[in-house]
Amino acid sequence: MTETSLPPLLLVGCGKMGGAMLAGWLERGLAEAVVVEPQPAAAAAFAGRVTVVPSPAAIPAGFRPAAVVLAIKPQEAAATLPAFAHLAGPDTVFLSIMAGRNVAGMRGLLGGAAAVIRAMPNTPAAVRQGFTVACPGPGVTSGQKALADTLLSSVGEVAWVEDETMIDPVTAVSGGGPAYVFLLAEVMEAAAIEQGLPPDLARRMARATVAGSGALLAASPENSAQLRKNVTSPKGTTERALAVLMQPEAWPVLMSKAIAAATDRSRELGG
Ligand SMILES: NC(=O)C1=CN([C@@H]2O[C@H](COP(=O)(O)OP(=O)(O)OC[C@H]3O[C@@H](n4cnc5c(N)ncnc54)[C@H](OP(=O)(O)O)[C@@H]3O)[C@@H](O)[C@H]2O)C=CC1
Ligand SMILES: O=C(O)[C@@H]1CCC=N1
Repeated sequence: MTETSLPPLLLVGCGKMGGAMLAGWLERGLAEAVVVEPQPAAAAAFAGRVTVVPSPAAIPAGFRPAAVVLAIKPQEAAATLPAFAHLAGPDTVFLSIMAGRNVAGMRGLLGGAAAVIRAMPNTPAAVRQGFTVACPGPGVTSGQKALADTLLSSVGEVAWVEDETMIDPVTAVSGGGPAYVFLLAEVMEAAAIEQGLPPDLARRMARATVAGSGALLAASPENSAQLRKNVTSPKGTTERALAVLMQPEAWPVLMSKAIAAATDRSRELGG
């Protein structure tokens, strides 16, 4: 597919993640999309570029999406999905990004035979630097998988897995991961202020340091541990900081506990 040939899409839920992906798709050249979103403010940024309707009943007659992207909260799936069951068929794939909701449960709500792909993206999709892991459900054709791959890869990297249970830890690591990185920027900024730096400078430094380090990580052939070592001069300042961050019960253990907690929550949201 060329840079301008994304097929017609129906996006259900245009909140933070659905909106981030839509921004990426529009930047990529999405020509036709209908967005079902009951909150006018949520989709306001896309006015004039997509058709926004408040409910499935208002979808323009004759609109035939090649993909229906389910970007509502997991808790809303049971009440929402049955209204889209009539769209199931060989020419339409359902692409869910809902945390926890599994393929079997979604197919049940969509009439039993729908082609459903469960995917877990992340918000850097808005700048086409997302990372998505996706798993095809039963009956998904190679053409439907290729379409989902085109959509997802147009907003970042994509990895496919066959074992759906992997999506729960994926949700914890890459789905929620941007939040952990943004928290890092927040706490670095606060610590800089504590050390007497002006708030404006503290904010700029924290943002630029996190963003620049991410860019270096993306561009460098070295692994993250080596990039860390490259900053850590023997007997220098960073060594002192890392001795605090890497002590028992600090970052490595805390991250492990955090990822386990999020993975458990994804499993709880299942069904
Ligand atoms: N945020 C993230 O980084 C990521 C989120 N996800 C998944 O994406 C999904 C959406 O999350 P997020 O964008 O954060 O949540 P949001 O609450 O920001 O977005 C969901 C949107 O859907 C709207 N909505 C509610 N009911 C319906 C309906 N029946 N039809 C259409 N739209 C409806 C909501 O309106 P209202 O506010 O009125 O309920 C809201 O605007 C979740 O399932 C989440 O697990 C996946 C990966 C990352
Ligand atoms: O917090 C959540 O449940 C969603 C899934 C991953 C990121 N946000």
